Amino acid sequence: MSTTAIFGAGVMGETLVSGLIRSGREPGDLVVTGRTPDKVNALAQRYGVRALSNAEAADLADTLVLCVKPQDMTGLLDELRDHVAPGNTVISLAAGITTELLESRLPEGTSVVRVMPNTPALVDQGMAGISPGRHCTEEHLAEAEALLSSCGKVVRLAEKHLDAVTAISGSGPAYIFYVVEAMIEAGVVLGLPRATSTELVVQTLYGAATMLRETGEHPTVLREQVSSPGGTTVAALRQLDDHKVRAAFVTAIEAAAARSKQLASGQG
Ligand SMILES: NC(=O)C1=CN([C@@H]2O[C@H](COP(=O)(O)OP(=O)(O)OC[C@H]3O[C@@H](n4cnc5c(N)ncnc54)[C@H](O)[C@@H]3O)[C@@H](O)[C@H]2O)C=CC1
Ligand SMILES: O=C(O)[C@@H]1CCC=N1
Repeated sequence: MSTTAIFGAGVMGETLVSGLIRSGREPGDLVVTGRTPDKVNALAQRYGVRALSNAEAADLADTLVLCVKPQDMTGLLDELRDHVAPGNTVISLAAGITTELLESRLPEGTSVVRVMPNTPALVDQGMAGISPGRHCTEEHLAEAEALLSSCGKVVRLAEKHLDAVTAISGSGPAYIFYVVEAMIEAGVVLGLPRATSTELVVQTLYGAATMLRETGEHPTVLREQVSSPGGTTVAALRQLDDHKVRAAFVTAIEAAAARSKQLASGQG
């Protein structure tokens, strides 16, 4: 079996390690690296994987998964450059970092795949977009697809769409959690115990998401089913429209995509 190295044992690094293990990958085939020894050793112990230095991990691995912040990427690539062998696949999860930048800092001909995952991968409900680099064959892309499929859905797209994917599904869980926080707070304002308000909101979100997925109906149809003429829902939706919440979402998501583009140009 081939060895996969996860560089950067943070939120996404751990998410990926845990997903791979849940999907049946042997812990012995996985290695992790990090900048903080205590943190990386704790993670290695938790999952029964090995903690190595970046150079050791790169020498051993067939597949290198780069899970550091965009601002740390060039430093990591410089460390890895002399340890990447022909035939290795390099998969980057970093927002904004283009395959062109990755290829320019790795040996000529290296197969690179750019991926934008999200944190629900931690509960096997991830959504990832993947794009091939210049030297990436169908085999390399399928390998990245299999890796991400271990903890959710995967779509293949042209790289020009990855900033939009980052803004929608990469950052998306945070927007949803923000809405959830606001709804829980509203329940408390109305006098509900916080725990009850939380239970009501979380189950409502889960139910609505399940309806969207299982019925395949357009969200407008589902929203109209809830909205009785002259009723409570239209009273609330009118307030959301008056406060330009829909427009705010579009503007916010445009800002996330613009930031993703900026990260590519090294504007930390
Ligand atoms: N957190 C999220 O929701 C998502 C994050 N991403 C991307 O994943 C990447 C990682 O993000 P997080 O896991 O949230 O960050 P994080 O800060 O939790 O983890 C990054 C880890 O990399 C380590 N690190 C930094 N330089 C290193 C080096 N040279 N060698 C080894 N380790 C090094 C840091 O010590 C840290 O533990 C980012 O590029 C981000 O854009 C992508 C999709 C979603
Ligand atoms: O906020 C960020 O930059 C990363 C990328 C997508 C989600 N988190």
